Amino acid sequence: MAVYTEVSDAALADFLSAYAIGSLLSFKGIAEGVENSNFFLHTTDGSYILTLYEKRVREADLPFFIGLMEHLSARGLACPQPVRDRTGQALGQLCGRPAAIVSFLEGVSVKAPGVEHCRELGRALAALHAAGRDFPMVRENNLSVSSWRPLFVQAEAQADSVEPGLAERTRADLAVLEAHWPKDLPGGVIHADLFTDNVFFIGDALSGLIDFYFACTDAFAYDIAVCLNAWCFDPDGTFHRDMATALFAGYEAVRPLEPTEVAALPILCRGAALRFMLTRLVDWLNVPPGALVKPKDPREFDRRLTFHRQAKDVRDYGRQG
Ligand SMILES: Nc1ncnc2c1ncn2[C@@H]1O[C@H](COP(=O)(O)OP(=O)(O)OP(=O)(O)O)[C@@H](O)[C@H]1O
Ligand SMILES: N[C@@H](CCO)C(=O)O
Repeated sequence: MAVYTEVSDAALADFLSAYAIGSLLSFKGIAEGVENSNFFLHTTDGSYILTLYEKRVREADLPFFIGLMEHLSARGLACPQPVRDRTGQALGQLCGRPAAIVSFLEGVSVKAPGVEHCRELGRALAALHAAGRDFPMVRENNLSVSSWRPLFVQAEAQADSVEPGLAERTRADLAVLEAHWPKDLPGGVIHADLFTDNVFFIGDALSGLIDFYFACTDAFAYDIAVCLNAWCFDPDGTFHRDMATALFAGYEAVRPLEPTEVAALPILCRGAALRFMLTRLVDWLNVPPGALVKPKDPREFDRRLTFHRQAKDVRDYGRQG
């Protein structure tokens, strides 16, 4: 369970007294996630999520995340809506951490997505990119190519204890990616972490997107690369071409890709896989003592990298060239 910070009843009551969201009925830590501390909050007014921001989230970036969720909600995208307190503030402090309350979204994430889930995901991703176009704030992607070597340095000495040969493979990937990372692709607001646990469905219909705490300003095609990695591979590294084809079809029904994006996709996919391998590796080797969290397995992305290294062009990813 990702609860890094325990919240006492007294601290919670004091925090909630600033909000006009009714009286507290129940409060419970959430058993998913690895980044922040999340709690279900039921009040006489409805259901909410309380998040205490931990680890990788920089306090200075919180106005971007809060502003973005408000912007996207206002444009009809189904995503959490920040709740403002009686003085108009969406961000507060609880137990020494920055904290916010957002609306609760109905729906469940799918553990084993199929072709139609991927088509819906593609459509929703393109809708997110469109809805973010006039968002005025900018946040650099601080988990893009220039951050990967510093992450690797933290884990290099122990990498082979996680998987034999991992250090050498990562050195080679880093050299290729740093030399060839694409610049000047069409871009804007991207989610940057749209894994299956961050997408809700009701029946077969996509009902909402959550967890905007890696959102940033970067290439739209990088977001597609993250989704291909997250949705179209099994943990053993098997690629599902039909799911990727559906993801592209859903996306391009809303926003067709430009030739520069199509050409860049293989290297973007390789970079996205390395980014998640590295953050998982660092977390795997550094579980905070006492934290209720199950770290995610970096080897799943080492296996995807085997696929990406041999991919020649976008046809290998299920899109016609
Ligand atoms: N607005 C919301 N509505 C409903 N459930 C939510 C909402 N926000 C979070 N949750 C629940 O809390 C869980 C953890 O949230 P979230 O994914 O934001 O955490 P995280 O620690 O940032 O996770 P991750 O490891 O994906 O980065 C989700 O899987 C979901 O079950
Ligand atoms: N979605 C990420 C965790 C949050 O960065 C992963 O699966 O590694």
